[in-house]
Amino acid sequence: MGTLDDERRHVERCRAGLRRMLEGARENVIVGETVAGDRYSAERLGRHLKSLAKELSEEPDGPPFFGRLDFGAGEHRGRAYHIGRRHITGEHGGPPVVIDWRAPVARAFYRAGARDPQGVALRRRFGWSGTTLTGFEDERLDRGEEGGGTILAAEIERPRVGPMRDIVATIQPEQDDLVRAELDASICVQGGPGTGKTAVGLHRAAYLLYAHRRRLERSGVLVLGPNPAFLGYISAVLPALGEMDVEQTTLERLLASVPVTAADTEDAALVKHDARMARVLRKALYGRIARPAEPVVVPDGSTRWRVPEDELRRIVDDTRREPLPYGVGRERVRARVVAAIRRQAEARGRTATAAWLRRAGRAVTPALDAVWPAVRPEEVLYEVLRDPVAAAGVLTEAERAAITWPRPPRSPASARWSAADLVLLDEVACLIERPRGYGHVIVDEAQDLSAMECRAVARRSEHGSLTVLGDLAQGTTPWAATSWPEHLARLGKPDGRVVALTTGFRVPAAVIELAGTLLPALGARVPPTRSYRSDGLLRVRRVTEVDKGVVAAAREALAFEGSIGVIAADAAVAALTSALREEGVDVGGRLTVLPASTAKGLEYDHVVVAEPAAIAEAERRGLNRLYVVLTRAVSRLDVVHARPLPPPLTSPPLTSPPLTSPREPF
Ligand SMILES: Nc1ncnc2c1ncn2[C@@H]1O[C@H](COP(=O)(O)OP(=O)(O)OP(=O)(O)O)[C@@H](O)[C@H]1O
Repeated sequence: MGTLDDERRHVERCRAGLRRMLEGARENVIVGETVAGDRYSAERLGRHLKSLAKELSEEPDGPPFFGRLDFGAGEHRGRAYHIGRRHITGEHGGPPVVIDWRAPVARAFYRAGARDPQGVALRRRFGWSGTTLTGFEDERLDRGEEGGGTILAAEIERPRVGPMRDIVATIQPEQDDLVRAELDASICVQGGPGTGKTAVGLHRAAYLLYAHRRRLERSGVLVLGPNPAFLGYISAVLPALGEMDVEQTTLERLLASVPVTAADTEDAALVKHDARMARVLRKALYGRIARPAEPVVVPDGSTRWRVPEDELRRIVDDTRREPLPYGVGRERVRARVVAAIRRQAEARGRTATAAWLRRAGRAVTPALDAVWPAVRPEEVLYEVLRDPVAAAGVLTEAERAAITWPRPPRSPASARWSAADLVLLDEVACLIERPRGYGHVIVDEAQDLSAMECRAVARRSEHGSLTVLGDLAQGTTPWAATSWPEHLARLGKPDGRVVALTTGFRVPAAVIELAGTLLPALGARVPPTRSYRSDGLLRVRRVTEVDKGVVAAAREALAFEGSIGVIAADAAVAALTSALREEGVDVGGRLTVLPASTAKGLEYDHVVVAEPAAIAEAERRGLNRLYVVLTRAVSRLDVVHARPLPPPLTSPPLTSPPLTSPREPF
């Protein structure tokens, strides 16, 4: 089975293996470009080898493995495997010294149990302190032993600092099920705060790239998150798992064809995000196609070729009936007109050379512009927002008024566009030309997407699959989803499987309980979350001046290790930051003051929530926002309020003892 010394010797073998891989990768960087078949492969291979070399050289002493499986039965009987973040080759072509956590054999590490040992006699989890192997814990599954270890609990309960880390060492069975779901399966994960949805999504990306590398390397994997702060928080996870090529962005950035320099009223935004806008825009775009009013005449030396008006009309009508993007339709009309001319020319004994065809194609452009004009998305949306005639019969008078510019800009070029306009511009752009699709798209905080945003995502995953992550209770946009099956249909995957995660790994039980008192008022029916953590501190303090109360709470929080998030209503952030600074509290290091609107998806070891009533009344779904804010804490939550708590948030018996020592358990 191996003693600690044996395992430490194995660590040395792994490090030697990594050094060999690093040398090999460096050499291959040099020869890579000469061995690859084409420029595309050469570039990819070169990039891959360079990033491998960089990664290996950056982390030569990191823990090379976190687990081990000894098989007592089945296909792997008598074998032992160390499991780590990456595969490490053995010496002289011998068996690998570490198996990648995504390999099929590693699955038993996450899935085997005393009731279903899957051939595993022993599962070992290793404890590390920095780069030193400090110990291990065994579960003899063949003897019916399972669980009870402290390494797993310590990992889940460790104080948080800095950006999100991977969870490969401690993925739970129900999470593993989702991580390793088949590529073609679209899945939707409903999970309360801290149930690991984001972690599952990122690990699923890494797994799919491992299991379907060839297919996904060309088609690509896209991760969509709610805001740049969230992206910064998660950005290190996939690179730590050796995956550099996943595009991680927000939907707004993905669709950013023009800068956002305007803001909509809520009424306008509501209409612009409604699915009916798709019909309005389609009508506006295809309304540009005109009924041919004259024949096409193409001069050719002394001859003039003619396509009569009725034939042109037939060509346009036939093409309109085909399910083609607008831009492709235009080119199809051009090609058909040129073909008609060519038939006439050939009937008169002319040979249609390539150059002749090109000239003819250019010559029909004016006629084409008259019946099927080239158009840019901004021109179409400009017309709609200036005077939404295309919305007649689709939107009500009041809705049309809500989206009409009060003072229309002079031209599309001088228009200022809002975030909702970006989505509409994308809708038009994709009607004109199909967008790039991805093999797999992972959408986090998906409950917040509007119908029009769902369409933008659906267009990019039409020929691929989706992982949809979210929590209906955390929906904060006015158009937030209330049913996953409906939302999946909007995302183009009506048959997607909806799965619930119900164990919370972030938020302590007492905090979940407090936040849970809001649930009946949140307009969403979701399965309850059971916290894995019974530790943690919750204090609700009524004070006379919130700023002073927050300063006091922040000072106390700084006595503990870990990150601190002070979360306030957006409008209160600037004043609160000044108040903290004036009192000598160091803002910007370990302690961050953040507006409630950017807290989604983030977590801090200690959270101080300032004046819940102000957060709740700041927006239409303010209670949902408050629910998000209250569930960011990993170890300790302070709620500081001068005004009454917004109902139904009522204090349970919330009189926790005052803090005396930073080390004191709660
Ligand atoms: N199996 C696990 N082992 C260790 N830590 C875990 C595990 N699953 C989740 N976590 C940790 O729990 C925390 C919450 O996870 P994550 O952010 O993925 O949850 P979430 O469901 O996306 O939350 P929210 O809905 O609040 O955004 C993270 O720190 C994550 O690393």
